[in-house]
Amino acid sequence: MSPRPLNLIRVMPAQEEECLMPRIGRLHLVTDATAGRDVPGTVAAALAGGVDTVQVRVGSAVSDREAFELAGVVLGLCRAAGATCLVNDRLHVALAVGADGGHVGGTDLPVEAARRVLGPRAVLGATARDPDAARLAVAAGADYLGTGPAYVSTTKTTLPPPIGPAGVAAVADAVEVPVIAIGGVTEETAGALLAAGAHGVAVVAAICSADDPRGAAARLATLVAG
Ligand SMILES: Cc1ncc(COP(=O)(O)OP(=O)(O)O)c(N)n1
Ligand SMILES: Cc1nc(C(=O)O)sc1CCOP(=O)(O)O
Ligand SMILES: [Mg+2]
Repeated sequence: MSPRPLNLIRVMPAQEEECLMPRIGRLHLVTDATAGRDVPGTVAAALAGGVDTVQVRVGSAVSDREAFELAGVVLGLCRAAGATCLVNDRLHVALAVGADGGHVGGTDLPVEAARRVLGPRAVLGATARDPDAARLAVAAGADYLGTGPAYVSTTKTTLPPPIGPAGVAAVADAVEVPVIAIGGVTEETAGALLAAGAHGVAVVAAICSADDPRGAAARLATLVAG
């Protein structure tokens, strides 16, 4: 067999390779089945409105099988829209469906272990509520940080006190990776968080509980686009 001609082997420049990596978007929808709407329908509306990242988050009572099936549907919607699809907590589900990555917090796998599970190319997000935690999470392999609660959240009520724009600024100033503000983010509050240095925002209620999820997503997308 003749050797493969050298001109068929193309070394991909780092810049080009970077373009192929999933984006860490600026408007993240975190899914929520408790808002009384079907999750795929809400995700489809949110993507049509301009959400660029969807994080599949299910409650602890949801089985892995159900989470897997939901994540597969959401991934299909994200692929069609060119959006990034992440899975919260359940990294085996992220891997099994072929999602772009996952998000872990303080009661999940440590960031370093999560990185080993997901591999070097996946998007890995980590929750960090202060600058020290932020630096540690980035050193351990996080690609982006979720920080908050920015404001009081009606979705997750077991959180520490809100850190506000100043707390978000402290985290954003401490690291080079994108920081996503979460917790009580609305059309009224998003601007202050972006002005504080957040790369983007993550929302549940502002889209999932809106009368018009697509319209709410579109207004938030306009805000994050600056
Ligand atoms: C973008 C983003 N930021 C923070 C979180 C919270 O993650 P965690 O602390 O692990 O809490 P749960 O979401 O698992 O209840 C997040 N999911 N996304
Ligand atoms: C899942 C989650 N984590 C948070 C944190 O601060 O770590 S706040 C939150 C829920 C965000 O929902 P809403 O946009 O409705 O407040
Ligand atoms: Mg978690």
